[in-house]
Parts: sequence; C-alpha cells; structure tokens
Amino acid sequence: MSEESERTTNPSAPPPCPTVTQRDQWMVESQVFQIYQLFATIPRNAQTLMLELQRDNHMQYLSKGLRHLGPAFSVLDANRPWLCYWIFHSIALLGESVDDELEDNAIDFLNRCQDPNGGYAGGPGQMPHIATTYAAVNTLITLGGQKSLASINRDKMYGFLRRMKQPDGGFRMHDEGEIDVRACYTAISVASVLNILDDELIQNVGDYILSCQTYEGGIAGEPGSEAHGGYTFCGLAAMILIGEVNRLDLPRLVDWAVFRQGKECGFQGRTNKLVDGCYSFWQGGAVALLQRLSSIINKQMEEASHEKESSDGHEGTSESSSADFKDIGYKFINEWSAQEPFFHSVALQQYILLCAQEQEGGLRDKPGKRRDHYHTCYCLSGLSLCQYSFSKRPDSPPLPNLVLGPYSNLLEPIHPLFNVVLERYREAHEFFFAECDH
Ligand SMILES: CC(C)=CCC/C(C)=C/CC/C(C)=C/COP(=O)(O)OP(=O)(O)O
Ligand SMILES: [Zn+2]
Repeated sequence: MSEESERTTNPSAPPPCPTVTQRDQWMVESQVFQIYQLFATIPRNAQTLMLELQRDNHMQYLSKGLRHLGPAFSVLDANRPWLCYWIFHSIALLGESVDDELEDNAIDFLNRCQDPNGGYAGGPGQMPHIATTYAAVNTLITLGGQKSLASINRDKMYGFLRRMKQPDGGFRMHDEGEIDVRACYTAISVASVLNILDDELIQNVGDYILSCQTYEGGIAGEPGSEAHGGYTFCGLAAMILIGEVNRLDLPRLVDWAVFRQGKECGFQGRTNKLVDGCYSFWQGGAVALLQRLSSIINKQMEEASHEKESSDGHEGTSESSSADFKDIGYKFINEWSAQEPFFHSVALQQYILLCAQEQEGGLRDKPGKRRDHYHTCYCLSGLSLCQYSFSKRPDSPPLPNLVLGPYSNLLEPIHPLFNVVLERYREAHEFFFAECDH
C-alpha cells in the first residue's frame, strides 16, 4: 500500500516523507507567498512603490555589465555575443541607449567574432556557433544603423548555415556539434531576418521539429526528450517562420503551455519543475505566439471533432502555407489583431515585478537567486509581452489597467518571433528586404 493510500485509510499514520521536488516547491511557494502577503497588507502608495520598475537601477546594472565586456571578462569567454545581446536588448527594452563610442566598440568587437567563412563565434578567433550567431545578429539589429547592419556578411552567413544543415532537417550548433531545436530556431531566425531563407534551408526542418513534439504537447530539444519551455518557444517560432506551424498539434501545445503558469503567477519550464523568471519569455512568448494562431487552432479543433464523428481517414490540417515563407516575420506583425491572451498577463507581471526584480537593479530567476544578465533580458522581454498582450496592434499603447504598477513601467514592444525591439526590427527589415537584392 502506498504511503498516501495508507493515510487515507488510517489518518493517524505518519505523514509521507516529501520528495526533494516537493520540498523545493513548498519552499519556493512559501517565499513567493510571503512577498504577496506583505504586498497585500501594505498601504496603496507603498504597493505602487513595490511594483515600480527600477529603471535607473537596472540601467546602472546593465551599464556596469557593458564595462565588463572588454577582454578582461573571461568567465563567459565563449558567450560574449550573448552578453552583448542580453545587455543591449535589455537597454533597448527600457527605451534607453548607450553612447556612440560604446556602440561602435560593440560593432567592432562582434566583427572580430565574425568568421571569415560565415557566422559568429563566442569570441574572436573561436569556432562559429549558431547560437552566438543569433545573439550577434540580434545585437547588431538592436544597435541598428548602416555600420552595424552592413557589418553582417550575409553571403558567408548563408554558407555557414548550409554547412550546419543536416539531411534529416535539423541543424548542428557548430561543426560536429549537437543537433537540436535550438539550432533550428536560431538558424531559421537569422536566415529569416537577414532575408536569406530559402527552400534548401527549410527543407525537412518541419519534420525534425514535429518529431520533437511530445505526448504532453510541448516541444523537446531533440526527439525522445522531455517537453521544455525553451525548446517549445524555439520550435514554435521556427515552425511559424517556415510557414509550417499548422503541422504541429496546436490544441495540445496550448494545453501544455498554459498550464505551465502556476500559483506563483510565473511560469515553470517543465511539468513539476520550479517557477523561473526567464520562462516569462520562453513560455510566455510561446503562449503569446499561440494567441496569434487562433484561427489555425480552431480549425484543428474542428477537424479533430469531425474526425471523432466519422472515422473516414481524414488527415487533419494538411494545407501548407509554406510557399510564401520569405517574409513571414513581417506579415506576422502586420496581420495582428486584438486577441485576449491565453495566459494571465497581470499575474505574470506581478511575479516579474515583485519576485524576479532586484530593487538594486537586475532581474533574477526567483527570490533567493542572484540577478544576472540572462534573467534580466528574459524577464524584461516577458514583461514587455505581457504589457502589450491585449493590444490591437503589436505596438499600440496598452490601457493603464493592463500595465501593472505605474504606467512608467511600460517597456518597448518586441517582435515576438525574433525577440528584438519592434522598431529596431522594422529598421532591419527595411535594410535587408528593400536595399539588399539577395
Ligand atoms: C534561442 C535559444 C538559444 C534558446 C534556448 C532555449 C532554452 C532556454 C533552452 C533551455 C535549456 C535547458 C535544458 C534548460 C533546463 O534547465 P534546468 O533543468 O536547469 O531548468 P528547469 O528545472 O527549469 O527545467
Ligand atoms: Zn531561468
């Protein structure tokens, strides 16, 4: 008899010994609820203060990070384009900029990470990697301007992406590196935004990502692994960008993703794991993308109910929209319509502002964890998605009641497929689609 059923038949039996996972979960719940309880009991003006986005302190923390980006910063030596992206994107989300000299230095530094045969490495002289390539390209788009955008060698980039491409549809992260859904997304995102996406690059990508959708509905890093928020965002965004999102089982994906938002108000990355601020973007972002796919989701649900009624071998949503895949990222934001979010957007803002924000600047995973630039970037990206989640247009200012805390908390809107600030995306789109004749 299990401990649980023994307790049901004999209430005086000793309580079952909690698992490590249960203990960790209760600890997090207790920390989070203490914060919410304190918040509920303080006067209204103190509540407003508690909910305020600490813009100046975040900027101070980010500026300090930028100063450390020089050669002396060796701890994350293979990750420097990522640090650039996390910091510059966070600054752009806050609607701020840095001085010209710093921007120039960043462009020059990224240029030194660019491989002569295409793609960007984690540092000068290292091997090019698709993830650092994505980080470098998104940073250069975020910095914007002729010098920054023109520094990307698109022809060589195309060659690099083709070399990473696998016959089964996936991409390798680097020469002889791992093949996973992250590599698919970063490759497709870069190719799409630079206007070098073609039939060869997208061939079989949909098959590979489809093989990673699990029985739970979410998407795993590789076939046979566990569904995870990070990979779910990557898989879903890549499927949208190649025009094959209708091949995923979307109702099941919605079902898995929305239930990853828990009683702590934030998202967890996997079933039975702990809440974490960075999933505000990975899971929140996936749910925000699903919100824009209502018509396909409804169609899939209708087809499923017809299939139940008649078992005449109907094959599900089979129409392919892939012919026009080159500019899907742009159409995605232009065909926007007002839709209610599929997640609790105010609750998520509450988690980010009260539990993931450090008052002294920077954002974090959860209470008790330290701030870092990765969590600062993805908590702010998630916060921006929440603030605009009801908007009629991707950048129309939200009503004050949809922005938790003072309205001055409002961040810049992002393009949800690429995670760059929308205005910077538009500039890059004009540059790569109007001026370049690839
Ligand atoms: C664009 C790009 C490169 C995207 C990366 C996407 C991403 C965040 C993937 C997650 C990686 C991973 C296995 C985390 C699990 O960590 P864990 O076991 O420590 O966390 P958990 O307990 O929350 O699952
Ligand atoms: Zn995290």
